[in-house]
Amino acid sequence: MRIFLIGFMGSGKTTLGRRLATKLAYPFIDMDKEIESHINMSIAEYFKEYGEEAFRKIENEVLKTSTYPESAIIATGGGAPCFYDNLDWMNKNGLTVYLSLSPKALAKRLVNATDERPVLKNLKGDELECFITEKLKLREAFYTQAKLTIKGADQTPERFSAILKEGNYLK
Ligand SMILES: Nc1ncnc2c1ncn2[C@@H]1O[C@H](COP(=O)(O)OP(=O)(O)O)[C@@H](O)[C@H]1O
Ligand SMILES: O=C(O)C1=C[C@@H](OP(=O)(O)O)[C@@H](O)[C@H](O)C1
Ligand SMILES: [Mg+2]
Repeated sequence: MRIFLIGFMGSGKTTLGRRLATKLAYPFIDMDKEIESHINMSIAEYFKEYGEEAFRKIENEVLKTSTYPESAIIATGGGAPCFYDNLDWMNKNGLTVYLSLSPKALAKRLVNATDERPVLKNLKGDELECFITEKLKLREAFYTQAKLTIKGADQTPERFSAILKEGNYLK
């Protein structure tokens, strides 16, 4: 099964996803890394140079044209399911899992990780949490269309893999 992890920035798609893949002995693919090797620069640099609209086009293209092993954990970027038909495409081509966390928990994780995330550029303190609250409200309309939602706070690869096994998702 191809498992697409979706959710807000900081929800753990990359870190928890990588650990889950190790636990399951599945290959791990991070879409942001795929995009960066495609554009040959960092996402932050790309945003600065060409803007968000151009990034979303590349993101859509790379998502759909990448080759995925039969079984894999795929961490997507936080905005990926919210643009074009990316979410429908992921739902047709694998199992989507939403890693869900509160705005407060996300803000705590992201406070020192805004530099590499152009969407959060220059946001600090209360401003960061307010922004996350508003953005998450908009994005949850997409995230909640995932086949499976699991809590991102205190999540472990062990518990995550047990949920997947119990649900018979690891075919
Ligand atoms: N389970 C967790 N518990 C605590 N902090 C975490 C956890 N997972 C991720 N983090 C921290 O949150 C930040 C963002 O995680 P990351 O995996 O990059 O999220 P995403 O790929 O969803 O944006 C990192 O600093 C990471 O160390
Ligand atoms: O939420 C977003 O719009 C984005 C999230 C990032 O990925 P992470 O969710 O892994 O931080 C990355 O794709 C880009 O900076 C845009
Ligand atoms: Mg990530």
